Amino acid sequence: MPIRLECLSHTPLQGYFDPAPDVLNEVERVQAAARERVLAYDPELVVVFAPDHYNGFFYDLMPPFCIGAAADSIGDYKSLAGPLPVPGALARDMAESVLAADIDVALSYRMQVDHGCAQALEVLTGGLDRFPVIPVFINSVAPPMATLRRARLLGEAIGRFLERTGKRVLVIGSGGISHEPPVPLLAGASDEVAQRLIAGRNPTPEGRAARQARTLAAAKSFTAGDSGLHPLNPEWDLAFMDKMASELLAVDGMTNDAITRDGGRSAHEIRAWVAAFGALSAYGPYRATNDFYRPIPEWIAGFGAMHAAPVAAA
Ligand SMILES: O=C(O)CCc1cccc(O)c1O
Ligand SMILES: [Fe+2]
Repeated sequence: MPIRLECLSHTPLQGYFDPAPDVLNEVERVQAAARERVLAYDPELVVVFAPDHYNGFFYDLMPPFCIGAAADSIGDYKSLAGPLPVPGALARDMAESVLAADIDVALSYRMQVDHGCAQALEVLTGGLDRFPVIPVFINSVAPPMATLRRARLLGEAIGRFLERTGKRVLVIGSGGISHEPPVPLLAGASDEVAQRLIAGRNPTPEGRAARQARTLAAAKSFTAGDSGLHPLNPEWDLAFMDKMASELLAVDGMTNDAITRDGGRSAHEIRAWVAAFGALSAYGPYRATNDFYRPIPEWIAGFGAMHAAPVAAA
């Protein structure tokens, strides 16, 4: 019943607006090393905790958490489109087991995932369909959100289920750390933007291109230092990574308001890491390694990567 963990930031701007070659090369080395670890481990099941950016989940029905029993990647930015090989019966059993542990989770047989999920799978496995995968959506951009503690408890409940499967499992957390790309808020939005956030599924190619162009323009002005976006916060990011390595329960004291204040509105994506570490923690004590951290304004990302395994396996 082995388990391994990989957590990493994502950014759809990789390949559109890259940092200096030495930084890009270092990130690519870190990503390649993570992929080599994963391929050598050869998981029988991947569970990927990931946010969504108003591509698969909207305010017509916004759950705090959702397990995918069948899922497609929509292919925004440069991420791959196509079906994920989801073991549906196992995903359904996972949902049942989580609910039995008093954690309310939604279940979808038609989940759409975006770069938040797809990029992690591509980086860590080389594609969308290399291994059986269960995607777990964690709302990280659409307030109100569940607490960070709840993400940890969701992860723990999933970890207890995974241990009982006896499978060789990889858990992935995709997102964070501090960052605030131009993702709109429903509160105060114009009617047009509000409609997009409530009912914006499957936009026109023009609509999608306009959105991607806005993100790229925002990255350029953020890098030039003349944007109102929340600054990256390396100190907060490194403190968060330390918590993941040695003090997971400390996240229970982090309020949603403090996350927004210190890390920016999309820093809530850290709950994907928290859930992944929660799942790992269900197997007992673990050892985590900080593989990379750097604030990368070109990507609007406090960009981090960690991996971890149970102490007994190390
Ligand atoms: O919603 C969008 O299109 C913006 C996406 C986006 C941009 C920068 C960093 C990220 O982590 C991210 O997800
Ligand atoms: Fe994101």
